[in-house]
Amino acid sequence: MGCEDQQNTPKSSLRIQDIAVLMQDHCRMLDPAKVERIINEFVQGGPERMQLVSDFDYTITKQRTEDGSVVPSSFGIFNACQSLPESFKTESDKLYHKYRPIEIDPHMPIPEKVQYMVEWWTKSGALATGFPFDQSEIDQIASKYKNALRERTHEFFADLQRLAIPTLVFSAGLGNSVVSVLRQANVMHPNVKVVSNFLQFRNGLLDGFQQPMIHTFNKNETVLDGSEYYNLVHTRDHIIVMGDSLGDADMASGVPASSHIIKIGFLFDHVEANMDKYMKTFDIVLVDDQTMDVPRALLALIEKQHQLKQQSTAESSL
Ligand SMILES: C[n+]1cn([C@@H]2O[C@H](COP(=O)(O)OP(=O)(O)O)[C@@H](O)[C@H]2O)c2nc(N)[nH]c(=O)c21
Ligand SMILES: [Mg+2]
Repeated sequence: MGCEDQQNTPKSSLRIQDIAVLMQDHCRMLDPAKVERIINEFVQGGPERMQLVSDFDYTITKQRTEDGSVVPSSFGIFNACQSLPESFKTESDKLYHKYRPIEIDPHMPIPEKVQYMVEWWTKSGALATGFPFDQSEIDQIASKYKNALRERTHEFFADLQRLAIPTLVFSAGLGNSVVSVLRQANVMHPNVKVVSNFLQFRNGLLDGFQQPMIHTFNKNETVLDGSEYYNLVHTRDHIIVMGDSLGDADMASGVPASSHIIKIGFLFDHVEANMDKYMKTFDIVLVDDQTMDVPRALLALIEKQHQLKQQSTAESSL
């Protein structure tokens, strides 16, 4: 950067090259100047204007564990429950093999995919109907994965709670598993809301999923319209979005266009083949980063400025 740029940058603002965590080799940005500008907006706006929206599977959970063990998805935790009828597992596998290729088909237009996804989630709910089931089964399996969360997830959620930042965990998977993992990891603080598909019971038997259905292509803030959570966050126009799938980048669509959003994408699978799309979709792409260090660093900058402001207000009122 030349001295001309330095002159154009107000003295008080942060420069991206001074934010060490963003200068790591595995942290990629297509437009660092944009990231720098938004970080400065975040820091000036303070925690009161912030909200966080995060995907769950492989965003809060790790994409790669130290011992190489596989972390199941939220549906995977449910499917591992012993009391599910054998027919549930075979039928659910059949659905997966039919619909998953459609979900990720690069050629089919989204509106066409939506019909298939509604079909998939509906059929899946119908399969999870008519037999007894106890939440404790999910809790038992989830307890094995409470340590499969990204490094420093506990600290990250503590930061969010301390700063009173509303935190939305958005999952098109199974909410019962998501909440169970988060609760057992002791991060389900009052500022955390999980929007997902939750099991429904009738007369003591499982009865599919509760409404509204959250599928891959409506997993964004438009499904929150008019809800209590929407009322809580709709004035918070500084947003951090985190996800591991390209579709996760749209989770904040539905918020006012004037909002400032930083999208963080965790990339692990087929890094070379995916890099281009991830760079175009997310503002910050983290390659095989199994930590919460980058989002934590953003919060730390916001908190530091907030504390300085509070100090100077306190001093001026003396
Ligand atoms: C209805 N249904 C959807 N899925 C998958 O669950 C995913 C949940 O979507 P997501 O919440 O975006 O989580 P992600 O982090 O795993 O991307 C979808 O992308 C589907 O591929 C499903 N997976 C399984 N195993 N069983 C199901 O019934 C089922
Ligand atoms: Mg995910």
